[in-house]
Amino acid sequence: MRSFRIGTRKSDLALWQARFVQRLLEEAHPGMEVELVTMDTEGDKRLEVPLSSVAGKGFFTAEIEERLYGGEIDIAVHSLKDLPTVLPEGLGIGAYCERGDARDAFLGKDGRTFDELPAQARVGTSSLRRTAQLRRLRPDVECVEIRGNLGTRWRKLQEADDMDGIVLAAAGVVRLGWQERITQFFDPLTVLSAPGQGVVAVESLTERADVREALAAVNHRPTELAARAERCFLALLGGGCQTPIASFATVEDGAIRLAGSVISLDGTELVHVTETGDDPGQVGERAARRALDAGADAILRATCGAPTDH
Ligand SMILES: NCc1[nH]cc(CCC(=O)O)c1CC(=O)O
Repeated sequence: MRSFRIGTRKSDLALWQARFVQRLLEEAHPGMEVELVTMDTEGDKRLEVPLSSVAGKGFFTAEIEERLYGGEIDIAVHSLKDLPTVLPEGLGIGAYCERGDARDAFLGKDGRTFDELPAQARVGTSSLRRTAQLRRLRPDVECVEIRGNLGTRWRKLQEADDMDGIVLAAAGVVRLGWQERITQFFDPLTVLSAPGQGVVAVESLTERADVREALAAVNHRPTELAARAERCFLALLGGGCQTPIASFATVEDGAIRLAGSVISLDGTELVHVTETGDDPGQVGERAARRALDAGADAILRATCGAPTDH
């Protein structure tokens, strides 16, 4: 393939990620022309919808996927975290790019760290996973909904006189060049990240063998193994319900070490499991089964309303 069209959202983070893939492809395939095609998604237009109610539903991806089907673009670049665990028919992940920082980060007002927050402090986040885990650390801290892209959230923090900080994915903050705004990194095994956090994924039509072949050159195998194990854990337990589910894997010499959590919304109950192995599907599945055995099904039933069949 001599030329490539990349579909992407228009936010600064999305553009950074699309250019990152553009550069990787150009380096891997000298002479290849790679062009960006920008577009809006439902998630960019409907800022009033709480993010927790649309988790995993392709809110940020559906319009871009339409252009893949239509052949107007060859690949779509996404934050893996925003992709549902089951992709629409005919679409697949052709490359997992080398992971950035998977941790969550605290951006405190006036340079304050999370650990220094006074009693009853207010922290902005729209993630149930972050809310539940932060409540475990500090039951007195109140989490308040905050929406918009990273720039909007930072501005809202500066303007609000009743917000003491926000929690964001470190990878996104670093990609925008704002690392000095981070006042504390959360320990990745205490506040587990979202499955796929920090990973830039490239999506394409599975039938486009030419595209998949070109993408293979930019795939980072350890990232792929970690991300697939994390997402398998989510897929087996999540089922579209709103229970906070977190997972984080590291890979060393092909060995996957996965940590996963299922947490009650109020943060009072937590099931935490670890699992190792070299097959991401098996590691994710064994971890999910172990979580169910340890009581995750009761937590899931409380927030999903129906028992899971796993
Ligand atoms: N849901 C929004 C989103 N999707 C990806 C990132 C950050 C980059 C990444 O995790 O790869 C963010 C922002 C955040 O969670 O703070």
